[in-house]
Amino acid sequence: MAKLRVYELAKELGVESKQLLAHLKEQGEFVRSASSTIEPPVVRKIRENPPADAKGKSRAANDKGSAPRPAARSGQGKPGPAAPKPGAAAPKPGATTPAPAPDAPKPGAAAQQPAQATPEPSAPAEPSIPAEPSAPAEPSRAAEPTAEPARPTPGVKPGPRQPERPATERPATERRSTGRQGTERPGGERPSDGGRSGGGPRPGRPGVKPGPRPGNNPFAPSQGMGQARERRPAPGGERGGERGGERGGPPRPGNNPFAPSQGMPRPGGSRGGQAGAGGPRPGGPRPNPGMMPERAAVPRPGDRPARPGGRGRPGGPGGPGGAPGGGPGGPGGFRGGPGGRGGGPRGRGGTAGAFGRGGGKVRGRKSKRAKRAEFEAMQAPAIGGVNVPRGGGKVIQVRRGASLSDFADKINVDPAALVTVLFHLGEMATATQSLDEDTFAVLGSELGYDIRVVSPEEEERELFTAFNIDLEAETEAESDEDLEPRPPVVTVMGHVDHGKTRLLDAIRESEVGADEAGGITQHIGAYQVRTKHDGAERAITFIDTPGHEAFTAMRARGAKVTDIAILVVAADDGVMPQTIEALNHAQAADVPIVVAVNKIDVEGANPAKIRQQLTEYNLIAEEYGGETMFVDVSAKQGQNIEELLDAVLLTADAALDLRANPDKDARGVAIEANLDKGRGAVATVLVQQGTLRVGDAIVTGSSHGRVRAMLDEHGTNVDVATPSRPVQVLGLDTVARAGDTFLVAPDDRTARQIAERREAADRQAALAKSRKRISLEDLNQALAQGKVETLNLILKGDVSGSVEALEDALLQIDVGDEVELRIIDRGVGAITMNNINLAVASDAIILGFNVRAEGQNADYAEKEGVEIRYYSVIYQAIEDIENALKGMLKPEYEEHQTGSAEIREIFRSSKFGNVAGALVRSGTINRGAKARITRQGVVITEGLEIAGLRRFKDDVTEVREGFECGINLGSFNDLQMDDLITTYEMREIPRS
Ligand SMILES: Nc1nc2c(ncn2[C@@H]2O[C@H](COP(=O)(O)OP(=O)(O)OP(=O)(O)O)[C@@H](O)[C@H]2O)c(=O)[nH]1
Repeated sequence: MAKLRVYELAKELGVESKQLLAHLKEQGEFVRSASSTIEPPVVRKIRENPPADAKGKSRAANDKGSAPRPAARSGQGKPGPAAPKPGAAAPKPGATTPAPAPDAPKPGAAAQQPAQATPEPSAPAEPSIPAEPSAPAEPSRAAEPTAEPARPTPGVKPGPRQPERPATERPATERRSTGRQGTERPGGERPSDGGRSGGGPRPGRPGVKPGPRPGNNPFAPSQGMGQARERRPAPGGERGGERGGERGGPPRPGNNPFAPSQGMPRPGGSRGGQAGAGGPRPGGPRPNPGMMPERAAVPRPGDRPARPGGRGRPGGPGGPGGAPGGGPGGPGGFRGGPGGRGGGPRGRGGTAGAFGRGGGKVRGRKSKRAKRAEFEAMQAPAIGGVNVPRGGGKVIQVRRGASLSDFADKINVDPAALVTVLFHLGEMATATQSLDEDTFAVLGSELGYDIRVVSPEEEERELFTAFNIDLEAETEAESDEDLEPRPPVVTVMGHVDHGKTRLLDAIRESEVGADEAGGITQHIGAYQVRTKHDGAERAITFIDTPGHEAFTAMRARGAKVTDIAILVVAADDGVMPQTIEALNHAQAADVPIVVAVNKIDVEGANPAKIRQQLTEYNLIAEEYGGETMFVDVSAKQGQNIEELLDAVLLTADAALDLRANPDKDARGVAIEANLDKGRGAVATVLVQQGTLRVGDAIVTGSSHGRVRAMLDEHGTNVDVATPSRPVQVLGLDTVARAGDTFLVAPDDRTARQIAERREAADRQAALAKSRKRISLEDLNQALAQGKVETLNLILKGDVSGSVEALEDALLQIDVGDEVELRIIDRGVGAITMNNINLAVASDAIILGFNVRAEGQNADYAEKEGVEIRYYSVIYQAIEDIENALKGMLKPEYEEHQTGSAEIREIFRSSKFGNVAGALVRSGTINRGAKARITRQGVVITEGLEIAGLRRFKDDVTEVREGFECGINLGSFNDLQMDDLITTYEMREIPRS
């Protein structure tokens, strides 16, 4: 049985995942996160002894009998505070059904579940009613529901088997209840996504309580009742019956137990099969767990023939009605027994007890579980004509964005075979196409593998573990005595020309004894200064690349370098757009800010105004009762630099615990790297922990080497670098990338191997399709799975008024307790690389209001998997966010850009008005295409049409990239040089 995940059990118990996590901890069960799986015995234990909170709730639920549990927001899995919200999804049936209640659904209760799970008691009778375990011998075809056309299987284009599949339709109530999943679209919607995340009940999923026992059916995909099953809407009974018919005989073509639909829920699991096999067995012994009836009955290639009188089970439950071929033991019957009547007597000849326990069990024999695993692995019949070994629950880890090929490598099979298997599961993918977590889950449960998609961080951890490096354990093992204070690392940010560079220079020059230090400081990417603070000499490290761009780009790559940000604001200019952007970036990274009010020497400078302006952004000066230190400086005159450094140290001491263990191998981040003609690859690294020494074997990103020499910012050779010390390192084999983490490996070989593994992984990742970050589409699911708790948004608009209005409106959305809506940045103008980087670093969605990301920015966003949603009407944005939070996004159309052309010249024509002489920059421009005009990233107008298109004197229908053309936009005449004409078409986005 597929293991339950924490959030699923939490939902079932009506508690929050974190409560359940805490409860599990109390019970001595170690579970890492809400999406971790829980072993069945533990599930049982917890069901018997639920968290205190759940007891009340489940009692309340029991009081109401099987009444629907209200208020659970679709997919949230957390108890809603009040009555059901419109559109709230019904609680997930099955796994989420509360622990046994007197009126818990019986095997055939599939049909009741929709009614039970939705607030509408009048839910229509479910087509899966025939799935009752007591269904007659041939329920499958005869009883096949025909009410509605078959719905395509999750996700993708209908596979060839689909027509064969039982046409099942979820009841309308359910469709409604699953929120966005409820939005029906012909062809291609995954019907069960929402269900998986806590959506409505699934018909034919009776296996919930009395469902198939894991292991009852070796051919059942994965034994798992996992997601594969959940994804596929099949009437449970059909397969059960079919299987029954199949029992005892060799697998019939088209009756392939591995075919997708075999993964469907069967009512009562084995019982469904038995019914199919021959109806009630007069006098036949009741099946019991030891008998494993179904498996035994299906001969497989390579099965050993039944030994008469051997270990056959007495009176196999196959019953007299065993299908043809089930005769006395069935020629290929695995264990002989259950193949009809003959099984009984033969069984007696053996030593097996009534429950299949070998009376004369030989010591050292394999356990039943081991045998089963072996059996599953070896005897698996072909799926779609290919043989793929079963995993027997083996855990396989794949990196995010991995493809079938990657998985195939790990389990040592031909990727093409996996393509076929997936195809038979109703999903189509090429061998190299990257798959999402859900698809892997389906495939895994079908093949009996527990496929875990690991994040880059986890992967990194694992990579290190493979080399016996455990950074977490290392840090945990450190006691307070091991830690020593380290200097803060500071980044200077602010608006253009407010004096960042000048300030960094002034600070550098202010260094105590700078003169003795050896002259001119070189730019190596970072430098350290010492200053007198409270009578002691203290060091501060400055990142020498000012601006939040570098800061966020590093953060986007997972490197946390900066402890404190100095926000430079020119007193003669005031708070400007990039000042706000910078402070947003710092705040999003939870980095404390010290404000340097610069250029106080300039006449008319007004430092008080800066303080006042910044209060709007939650930076309230200490003198006004806030917590932010403001220091008035003049970078030009070197005025108050000492005070600024003091403020940095005071803020660091007050807000941060800056300590590190210097007595271990060094770990840190590469800040800058370049290829030097004479010295080869040079990288400036910032040591964050431990001590870096000349001669250490070092690996940073995918470059490695032995530290040949280290230089500080004065060009002086140093032998050791302690925490927070930036040094230039010579000796790496290739140029590292800024933001790559580095570490000292035990030896050269390890360093090289880590680098090689990373390089291979990078290559793979580059091949993989864009990383999917958070999107409104899957937000609800991500929330339910505990993957996100905050919806981070970045707002960009054409004018500040609309951005403010949008922000206000968004903040008024009632998002409930489960999720926090944070607007981490807002601004006016086109969507920039910085915005995208911030979205990458903070898993944010960007909303563009009358502005767009263009050219390489759009490409970058796509590559990084950042969702940008464009709006021109505020309420649409609000509605989308609201609906996304409720998991009810409507089907939508996505704009697909077909071409863009830059206006190079404007011709005035008495006949056509203004005609644009344009150069096609990308794609093709087609006559009749929809078009918009943007001027420096800001949308001037939309909904135009390419009314006329000419190449020289000829009217043409399309002009390709690189060619010049004349474009007539109908009555629209407000054209300017350098305007961008973008053509697009609207395509429906397939819901994932
Ligand atoms: N009067 C005066 N001028 C200053 C001061 N600080 C910087 N400037 C001048 O302001 C201009 C911009 O300074 P930079 O340090 O280049 O500014 P920046 O923020 O690094 O600019 P970008 O690198 O373009 O983002 C230069 O001409 C500086 O000389 C100051 O304290 N007083």
